[in-house]
Amino acid sequence: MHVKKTGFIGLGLIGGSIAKAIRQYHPDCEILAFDKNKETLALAVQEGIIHTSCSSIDDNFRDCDYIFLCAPVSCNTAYLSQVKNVLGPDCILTDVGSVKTSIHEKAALLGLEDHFIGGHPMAGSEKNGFVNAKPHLIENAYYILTPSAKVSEEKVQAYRAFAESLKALPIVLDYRRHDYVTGAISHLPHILAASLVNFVREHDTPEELMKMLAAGGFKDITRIASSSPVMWQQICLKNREHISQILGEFIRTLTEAKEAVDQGAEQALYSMFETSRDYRNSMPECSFGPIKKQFAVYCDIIDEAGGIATIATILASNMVNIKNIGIIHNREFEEGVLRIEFYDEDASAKATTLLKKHRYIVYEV
Ligand SMILES: NC(=O)c1ccc[n+]([C@@H]2O[C@H](COP(=O)([O-])OP(=O)(O)OC[C@H]3O[C@@H](n4cnc5c(N)ncnc54)[C@H](O)[C@@H]3O)[C@@H](O)[C@H]2O)c1
Ligand SMILES: O=C(O)C(=O)CC1(C(=O)O)C=CC(O)C=C1
Repeated sequence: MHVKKTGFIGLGLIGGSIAKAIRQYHPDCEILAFDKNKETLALAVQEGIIHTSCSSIDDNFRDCDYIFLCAPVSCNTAYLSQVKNVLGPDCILTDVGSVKTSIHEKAALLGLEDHFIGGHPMAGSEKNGFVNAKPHLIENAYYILTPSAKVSEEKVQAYRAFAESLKALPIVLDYRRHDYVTGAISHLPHILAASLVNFVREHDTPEELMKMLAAGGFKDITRIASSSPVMWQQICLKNREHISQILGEFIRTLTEAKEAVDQGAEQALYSMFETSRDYRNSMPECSFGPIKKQFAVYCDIIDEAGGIATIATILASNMVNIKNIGIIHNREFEEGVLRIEFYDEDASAKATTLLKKHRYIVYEV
């Protein structure tokens, strides 16, 4: 596979990350981009990520092997008619938007189905913009492809191979199915996070005790409430039907939880947390997306001089290399424990066995 030229429309977090990955894995590939933000384009040229900065969707795009639409979802759809004017005969036209039905419908309306394959890397961040883009953002992340009805199998295979060459994990889905599934696992969580943060803002005490005391649980579940309002406004507007159906079902689930609390239903409350724990723990824990799996063990340590040195010596004398070591204090380990991080799973397992043998209390998290 030799990709000679790629064009980007929108070069923010996702467009920028894909462009940076292309620069890394296909150093000979020519990259050009149009973005409404001129500073973004200037920075991308300065960093050597793109060769050409375009002031519109112009003739430069004509001989691209791939054109990536990477602006917010409504903008991507709106740009299709302009892209049609510069589309070469063999070009694969794709987007990275979080909603697929609307752009597929517009592509069909404009007769672009021979070219259009929807794309959606299942990786991202609450941060936006080219400055936060990273070549490894899509590494080991599922990259959903939603081919149009009329696009050739050859193009789908080529795109699969291209996504793999950027270290992503391509998977083909029907675009309507995509919108239902992402409605539940991505769009609903963003609405919940935003609603929860707004709920606390509106119900806080006059001296803002909730804001001050909010700890790990609240922060874990609301990180994504800091995401781009424009992006999420557009996603909610474009996936209305699915999100409305999913929210309706979710509200019923919340009503059941309230009933269990109101009635003091011990068994129902226990089952709710037991079922969620088991299902959450069954989810794959490998290195998907930007958050890499860490190999760490936690162990109680007597608070005396030389405590850390003793552990480091036990591990070093058994050829176990430590990546990082330090005492942590958080609500899970109120007294403070030693956190020891390793380079791989084998080292972590060997350390656990050794420390237990030396009668340390080890927590495997
Ligand atoms: N952020 C995520 O976690 C994530 C993950 C997967 C997919 N997506 C999808 O990727 C797309 C881009 O999101 P992002 O996170 O990279 O956002 P971003 O804000 O980082 O980047 C968007 C870029 O598009 C440019 N832009 C905006 N409107 C434009 C217009 N009318 N014309 C030209 N350029 C325009 C902006 O200047 C910016 O550089 C969205 O469609 C989103 O649904 C986002
Ligand atoms: O990690 C995050 O911050 C994200 O929100 C990434 C995330 C998600 O998981 O919902 C956001 C939007 C997408 O389209 C795909 C991925």
